[in-house]
Amino acid sequence: MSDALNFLTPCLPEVADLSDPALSQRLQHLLDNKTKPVGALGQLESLALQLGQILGTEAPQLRSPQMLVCAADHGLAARGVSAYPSDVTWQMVENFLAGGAAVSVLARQHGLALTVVDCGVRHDFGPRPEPAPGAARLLVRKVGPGTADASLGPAMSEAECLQAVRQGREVVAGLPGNVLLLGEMGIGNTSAASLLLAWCSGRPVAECTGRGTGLDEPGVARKVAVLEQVMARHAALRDPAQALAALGGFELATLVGAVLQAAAERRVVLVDGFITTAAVLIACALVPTVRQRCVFAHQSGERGHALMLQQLEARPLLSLGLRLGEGSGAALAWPLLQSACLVLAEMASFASAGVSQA
Ligand SMILES: O=C(O)c1ccc[n+]([C@@H]2O[C@H](COP(=O)([O-])O)[C@@H](O)[C@H]2O)c1
Ligand SMILES: Cc1cc2nc[nH]c2cc1C
Repeated sequence: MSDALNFLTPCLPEVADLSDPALSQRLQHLLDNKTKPVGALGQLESLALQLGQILGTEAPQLRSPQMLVCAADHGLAARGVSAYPSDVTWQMVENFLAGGAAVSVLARQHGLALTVVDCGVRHDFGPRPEPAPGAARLLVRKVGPGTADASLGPAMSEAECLQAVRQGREVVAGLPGNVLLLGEMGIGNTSAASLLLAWCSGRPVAECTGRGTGLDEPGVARKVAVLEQVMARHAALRDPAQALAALGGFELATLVGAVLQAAAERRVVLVDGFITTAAVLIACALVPTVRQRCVFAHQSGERGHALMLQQLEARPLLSLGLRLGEGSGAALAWPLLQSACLVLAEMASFASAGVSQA
């Protein structure tokens, strides 16, 4: 855990250091003896090594993968920082539940259980019937009806932030399996993610800010001006907990809790795009050993994601120019994790197949 105390400290789990040089060596030896030139499976080999280290075995098996899509609204959206209106947040949640969104299709394709969490959408979803088997389910863990406008004060109070982080931990504690895939939905949340990146990296807001859902160049310039105001308003943030409360969102804080819990339970965390990576950035600032459990699915087309990945020393698996969020990139990268495990489990060695080594 990070040494400095902050208001989230009482809610932070112990996350053990996974370093096990002997296991790493055995995994590397196994990979080097598979019937291929040394290193020829490229990044799939480092992925296999990481999955083995996370799950603490030479034969990692991925069980019951869970896609968690956290949704919320943002007060900052009223400042015109998005190309779309806030109502799209709840409308897309309905689309997730009806099975028609990109993440719905990809989760179905790959047999990923889909849980959508209302962390603070400005809409009442009302009582829901039990979902059909295989359909997405909605969990209502609403902290409030969207955050406050961060250009006027903190996006959320410390109490609200703590509640969201706690709820993220509880939601994951109630999920089966050993892999958590991260997704999100929230009009305005690229602004929150850009602010968190600017705070964590110390870089100018302009370098951390992109088009989000599709602003044009003048739109991005207006967004940057608003976000610069926000940073000026919150110049005295001392730690990552304060930064999350002042600049973040309810879905971001819930995701931070989800990542912390998954890491504490030694689950594999498959990170999606710009917003879920911002949640991981904060989770790692709070508890650095979380980083060891994170696999980065892709590099988003959103400006700033490359910087975020650089900050985390992460090499993403895919680069498809995706800029959707929802967990779509994580769902697309999922079969690579399955392949990495199968390579370890099922590929013949030079000895077992009778193939000559160099
Ligand atoms: O994950 C990404 O890389 C990503 C990049 C751009 C946009 N998004 C999605 O777009 C929404 C936020 O965009 P915006 O312009 O409203 O801030 C939110 O619902 C995200 O899921 C997501
Ligand atoms: C339509 C739409 C779908 C989305 N999915 C994630 N963010 C989104 C933003 C919009 C605007």
